[in-house]
Amino acid sequence: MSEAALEAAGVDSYRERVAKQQPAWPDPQALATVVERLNNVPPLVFAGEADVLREHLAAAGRGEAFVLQGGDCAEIFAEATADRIRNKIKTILQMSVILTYGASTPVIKIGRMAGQYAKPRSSDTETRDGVTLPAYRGDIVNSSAFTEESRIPNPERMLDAYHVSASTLNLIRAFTHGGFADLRRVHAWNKGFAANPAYAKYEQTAAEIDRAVRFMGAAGGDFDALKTVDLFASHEALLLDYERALTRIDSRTGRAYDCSAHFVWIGERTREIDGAHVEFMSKIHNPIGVKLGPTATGADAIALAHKLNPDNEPGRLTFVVRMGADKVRDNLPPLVEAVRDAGVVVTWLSDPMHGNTFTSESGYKTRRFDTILDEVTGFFEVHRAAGTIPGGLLVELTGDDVTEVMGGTEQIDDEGLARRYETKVDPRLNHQQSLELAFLLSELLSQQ
Ligand SMILES: O=C[C@H](O)[C@H](O)COP(=O)(O)O
Ligand SMILES: C=C(OP(=O)(O)O)C(=O)O
Ligand SMILES: [Mn+2]
Repeated sequence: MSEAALEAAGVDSYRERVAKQQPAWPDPQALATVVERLNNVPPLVFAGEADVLREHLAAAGRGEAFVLQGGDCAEIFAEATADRIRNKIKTILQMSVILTYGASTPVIKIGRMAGQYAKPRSSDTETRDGVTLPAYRGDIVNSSAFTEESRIPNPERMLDAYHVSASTLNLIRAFTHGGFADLRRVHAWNKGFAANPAYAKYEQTAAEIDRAVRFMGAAGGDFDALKTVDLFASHEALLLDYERALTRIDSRTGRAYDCSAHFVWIGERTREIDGAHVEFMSKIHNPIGVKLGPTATGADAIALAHKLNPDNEPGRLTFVVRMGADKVRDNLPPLVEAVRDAGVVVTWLSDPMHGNTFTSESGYKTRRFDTILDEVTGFFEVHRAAGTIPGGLLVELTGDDVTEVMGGTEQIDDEGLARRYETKVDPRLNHQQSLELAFLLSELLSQQ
């Protein structure tokens, strides 16, 4: 019955299109067995929650809310531990309070969490010391260990991804609704951060936030209502075998939703208008994103909007801009203006990470803190000039004290990267760098 309804909803039309960045599964029977199991597992999210997020994203598109989307470039099964998940949630919550103050609007919190397991790669292979193996494509496909065996795509990993996503999401829900996210607690953590003399430059903003919180208390503000928050789950919907298998018909509306996450996005490498990813995403009703890199044109953006959001529904479509700090001020204006002039409704986010990656002299894939800040600043400038709305931010971050991004007050330099470089794909802001970015953006936002 539900398979017939899914077929009627057209969710298999993508199979006729070219799907880039997919693994070559070696054993079709093993794949079919896993897909059959995933077709029958309970959904990870409820379609109604995705609808709530769509409303929030619509508000961000109007400037009535600000989006913070953050988490790992690539989640790792073995790192889905209580400590790491807690640290990541804590970082996102702390940033949110700081940004709420600067934006004077609610902050919509979305984790790159509980499913961010599939990675597009620039190259199909990786060579180390003269040995060439298939590239690591994320824990949902193969293992990052550099052995022939580990790199063979294994569909069983999709079942692991489902189960690890479920347990991560369970902990996210527990933390955000069980008292951990209480505004007064999060505020106390931020006060602790700003009390460190190394971060004295944020003292003024921290003191202003403190005054605002105390004013709320004095004025009889309902802190109990701020004991819980919503933290939505998101990931790149790259691995179509998995995303299709987690797609369900919403019993309320009869519409198809990808129930692997609340929000799913199409990456820069798979956003061809005739490609399988755009086709698949056009058939689901979640709020969705599309990354737009420096080569995207206004016509590309409008064609994507017409295909993915034909009814021009607010909150359905988010464009995530990742141009690079050196290009955003030149390449973004024509896009924003074309979309504005066509009357196309989208929510604009800045991803200041993916256009600013380079390899350091010592060989680490890294980014500079200042360049990241510069791209977001440029993103705000472009929107201000066009009279459009900068709706939020996507960052790659972790709650741990890793050394992957250069700069910040700790002044991580090329030599410092080696100290604790852990990411398997892209470099992440560490806990301190994430809070610093939030303080600096909060100042920028309050000037808007
Ligand atoms: O996260 C984004 C991409 O997967 C990543 O930047 C690609 O990295 P690569 O160039 O190392 O393959
Ligand atoms: C793959 C990613 O980005 P992009 O598609 O923009 O390169 C990502 O967000 O990790
Ligand atoms: Mn990345």
